[in-house]
Amino acid sequence: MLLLENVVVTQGAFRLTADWQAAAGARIAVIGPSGAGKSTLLSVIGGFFGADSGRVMWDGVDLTRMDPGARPITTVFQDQNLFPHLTIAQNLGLGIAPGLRLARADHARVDAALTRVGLAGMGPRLPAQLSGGQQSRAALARALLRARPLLLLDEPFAALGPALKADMLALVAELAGESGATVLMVTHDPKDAASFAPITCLVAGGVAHAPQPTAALLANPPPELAAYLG
Ligand SMILES: Nc1ncnc2c1ncn2[C@@H]1O[C@H](COP(=O)(O)OP(=O)(O)OP(=O)(O)O)[C@@H](O)[C@H]1O
Repeated sequence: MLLLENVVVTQGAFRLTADWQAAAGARIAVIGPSGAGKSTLLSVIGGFFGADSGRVMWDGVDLTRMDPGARPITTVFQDQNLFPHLTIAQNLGLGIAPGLRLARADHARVDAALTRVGLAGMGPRLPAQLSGGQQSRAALARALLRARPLLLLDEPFAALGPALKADMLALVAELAGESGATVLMVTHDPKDAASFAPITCLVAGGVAHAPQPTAALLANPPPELAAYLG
């Protein structure tokens, strides 16, 4: 279970609070106006940004003071975080061993992950030799290899066209279903929230609200969300 207990985070004049919990295995969309604090919320959970007060807990363990790498969390950002000078296989290998000392079995896991996301045989290529959609798949495969129970997606597929994005969301849902991972995904597109996430966290007015059923939220949005959705 993910628990955000009286979390307060500030950046200059900006202040965001969060006080809710979500069950393990939940798929949660994070939606709200530009600048409302969606990325800030993910950063606090992932440990890239410190909370002023409150606690971030996972399964009863207090993560609040832990380094990002020590948390049971993988974050995938929009830029995909692939190192341009490393091959796709090496980039994936970093998901297993940061020093890239891989055993034979690890190489087999990398190959299996590539196959799982539809990139069989592309391990020797550099990221620049893949399309945007393929790079997204590679980033997802690396997240898969890290096998952490909490996956944070900060608009990782925003640069993809609608069909590719739908494919990627379906793939994430499938992979998360297999591993039981809990997923929080920032999106600007209510259609993505509706297709991917049964529940949605609305970030607006300085509050990351407790996740609520996505369909009901989108059918009857509060004013700040209605204004944003247009
Ligand atoms: N380094 C900083 N110093 C001061 N304020 C900041 C800093 N970084 C971000 N902010 C402010 O924090 C607020 C939240 O930013 P954040 O990126 O979390 O919003 P967001 O909802 O993810 O926005 P978007 O949808 O545009 O990506 C914004 O109002 C922004 O201006």
